[in-house]
Amino acid sequence: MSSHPAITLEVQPLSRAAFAAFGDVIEASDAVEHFTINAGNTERYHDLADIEPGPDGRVIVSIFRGQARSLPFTVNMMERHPLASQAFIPMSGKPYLVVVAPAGAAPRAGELKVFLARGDQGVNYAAGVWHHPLLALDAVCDFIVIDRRGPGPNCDEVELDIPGIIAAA
Ligand SMILES: NC(=O)N[C@@H](O)C(=O)O
Ligand code: NI
Repeated sequence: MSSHPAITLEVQPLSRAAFAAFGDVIEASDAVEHFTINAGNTERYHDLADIEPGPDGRVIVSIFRGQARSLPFTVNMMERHPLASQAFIPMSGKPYLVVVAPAGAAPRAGELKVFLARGDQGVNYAAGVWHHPLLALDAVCDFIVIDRRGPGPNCDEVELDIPGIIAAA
């Protein structure tokens, strides 16, 4: 564990534009391609995320049941999936936190971006993007997770040199 003092991390609302460097936001909005189907009954928000299973991988769908994290929360590690993307789509309709850093070298606390996602927004981390494991808030929450099943290691973890504190959402 670092002997350096932790830094306080700013929390910003999740938006497609702000998250674009890290992957996709999965939401029904007028900003994405959408069209009416089913004889007018249904609006299709189309092709929202680049799901990448990676070499010899298969796309799988799972459910993660996350325990609520309490705030203030200390971010002292990050992980990445170098081979494939990973998407989280909330099923419980509650907000959650998303912590990311650019793909590449191990992240430093000052590079972390923290987003507060609404309960109707999902995220898809592009392959290699550093992120913190699931950060559900308020209650136990279920998420549909779309990621890879296949050969080879696909989860690198790193301890942060300086912890980051999420004081409040
Ligand atoms: N380990 C695992 O499947 N979960 C993490 O990848 C995560 O991002 O929550
Ligand atoms: Ni992950």
